[in-house]
Amino acid sequence: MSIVRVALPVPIPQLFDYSSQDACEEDVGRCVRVPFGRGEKSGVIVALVTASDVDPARLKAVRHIQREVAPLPRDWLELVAFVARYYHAPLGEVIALALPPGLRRADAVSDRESDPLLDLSADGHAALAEARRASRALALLGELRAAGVIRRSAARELPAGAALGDAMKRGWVVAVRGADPSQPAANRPELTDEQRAAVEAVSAGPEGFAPWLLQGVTGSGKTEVYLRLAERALAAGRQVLMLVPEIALTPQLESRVANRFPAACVVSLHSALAEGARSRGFVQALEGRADIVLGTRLSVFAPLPRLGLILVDEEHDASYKQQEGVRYSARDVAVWRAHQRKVPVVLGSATPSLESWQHARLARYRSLRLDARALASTLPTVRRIDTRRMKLDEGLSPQLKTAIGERLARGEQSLVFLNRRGYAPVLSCPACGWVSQCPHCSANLVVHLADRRLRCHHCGCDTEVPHHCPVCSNQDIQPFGRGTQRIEARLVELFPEARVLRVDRDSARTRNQWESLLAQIASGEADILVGTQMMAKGHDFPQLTLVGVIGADASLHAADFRAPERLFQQLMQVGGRAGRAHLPGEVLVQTEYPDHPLYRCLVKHDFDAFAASGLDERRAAGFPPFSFQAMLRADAPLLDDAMQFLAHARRLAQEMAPAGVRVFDAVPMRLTRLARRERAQLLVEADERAPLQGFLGAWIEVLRAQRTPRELRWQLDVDPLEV
Ligand SMILES: Nc1ncnc2c1ncn2[C@@H]1O[C@H](COP(=O)(O)OP(=O)(O)OP(=O)(O)O)[C@@H](O)[C@H]1O
Ligand SMILES: [Zn+2]
Repeated sequence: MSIVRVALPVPIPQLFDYSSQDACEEDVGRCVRVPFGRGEKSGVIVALVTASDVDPARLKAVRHIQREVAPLPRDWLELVAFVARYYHAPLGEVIALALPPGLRRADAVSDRESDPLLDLSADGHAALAEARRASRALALLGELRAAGVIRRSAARELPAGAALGDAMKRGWVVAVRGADPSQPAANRPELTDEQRAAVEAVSAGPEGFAPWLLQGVTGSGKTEVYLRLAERALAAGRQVLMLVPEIALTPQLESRVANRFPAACVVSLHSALAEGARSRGFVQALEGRADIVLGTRLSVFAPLPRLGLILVDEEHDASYKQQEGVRYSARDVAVWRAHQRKVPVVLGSATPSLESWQHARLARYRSLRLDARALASTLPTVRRIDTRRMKLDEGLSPQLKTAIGERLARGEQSLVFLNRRGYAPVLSCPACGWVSQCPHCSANLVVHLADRRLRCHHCGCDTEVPHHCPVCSNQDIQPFGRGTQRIEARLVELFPEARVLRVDRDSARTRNQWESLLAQIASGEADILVGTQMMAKGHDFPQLTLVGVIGADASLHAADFRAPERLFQQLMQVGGRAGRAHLPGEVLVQTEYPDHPLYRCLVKHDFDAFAASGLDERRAAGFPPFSFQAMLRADAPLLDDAMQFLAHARRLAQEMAPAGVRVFDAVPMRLTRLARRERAQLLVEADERAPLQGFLGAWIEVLRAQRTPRELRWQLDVDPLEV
């Protein structure tokens, strides 16, 4: 009999020992099902031990070991152990997060090659050569010959794809094995000089770990650089991990990668996948059969035995940081992983995070620059429209309306960017002052006229738009302020001949809706787009030549020290959608603060100047990256309970904090009430990472031992993005 030590998804940092009749060293890293309390839990064997603290007679037996798939490798166990240590999360919870649920439950994973690679057989070539009478199958053979090897799913999409079954039955098209995964599709573009220099710099870079920051203006062709680097890694027999901020926003990238490397096994991993698909992709990665893993933050946990390169696209994006449960930053974990596995990591962005930009400036990261656009000859012209003494038409300035009209006349597309969905942010009664507040949050209910609802954007609660004021019965209640629906409505009135399309989380709720919106825009079925930040990232629409920004000032004076950085990034990204191909682009920013330094840098496309001054301010204020932070947050039905817990935690911290670790006061969070819970937070900060980490480890142990009110919850957030 042997004893196995198992990590289970429980909120305490403890491992559990079980007995097993036949477990051996090879089972370390395997998923198991074990009895736990009155039920059963699933976890991962992290070690085989010779002795347990538990009396051997009382050790319970493992129920099932998942042996159909390879065990998770040592380096993967080290990775999750690092994340548990650094973010002060229980190992079992990190593992539960990192593993697809099917695997974690130690279910059998079905693994059939579902999308084989196809090519013409000798018979197929002969049939094509002899062809006398045109037929659909022959048309398909012609298309397949032009395409080269191709996945079955892609072959079906060809114009004559419907004849695929027939062509395969005749033996003209067959599945092929052993094709070179690095073989790119025939139609890849020539690199620009800057792109070539970047690719060569990384290839000529040091063996082993090397972090790179690829700072390339919008439309400079960073994706092409990623693809070439991936090609080289594949040619060397290695696997590539490519992280993207939100896969829902980047179906284009997914197909671009798959089309570039038709013979490669490209696996996507993200939380929106069906369970079976996620398990299958994970196992393909684990067993070294996946060549490229493309995914959102959680794919940073894909086990990759042949890992050769990590790419992090839009590295500044806030969605790399998980905001609940284990609060890890996938970007930071990716860099750690590259170091662990001794491979290069490329962080790419037009607007890097100030942290990464600073690393590059200090030469901790190597710098790659793309300062010119790949296709367009220039960056768009950015102009400020001073709206201080201007009469706006539902938020739209005369200049913006004129510019949209001009695009319409020329058959080009415009985008009006407003980062606020709904019709209006609040409904209110001018007679008695009533406003539509969320009953569960310290926030207003947003008016959604499209379906006549009042909706909370924080907790999701939802009621009908009332016909009169619920307090004084006044019939004349009014929506205040503007959201995308209201702008859309006005644009439809102003330009009745135009096709106006709204793109936000309400119009693109599912991935299918989102993809069909993108297809509509790409095929020119829309003239004017009204969009939120969903439209800001990554898209490439050649006919889009005008971006109008409205309502940006609202973020100018936000309290969070990262707010200006986020605004600048967003504006530069969304402006970067204009004029990406052969038509020149223009960006019009409506503002009441035309002289604000942020807008001045924006007009000049000067990210470096913005970053340098932003970093100066952070240095003066002692903010990251000049300090390291952790946030203890607590929430409870009563604010007093949350505050008292934090005050107590603060006293404990002050007793144990070493010199250099600063403990601030507990304060209610800005959005204090969320979904009926009151929230407060306590910041700790230090100039060095090591003393902070040491302190956090000791502090959290003491905190876990505290008795707290039953309804109170608390969490620690290391390197918080929002303070
Ligand atoms: N070497 C090249 N030759 C021709 N076209 C190219 C080349 N590289 C990129 N492109 C094209 O230029 C456009 C912009 O490229 P891409 O979308 O990769 O830019 P990006 O740097 O990711 O921009 P953003 O940060 O704005 O998303 C795309 O249409 C792409 O196909
Ligand atoms: Zn709410």
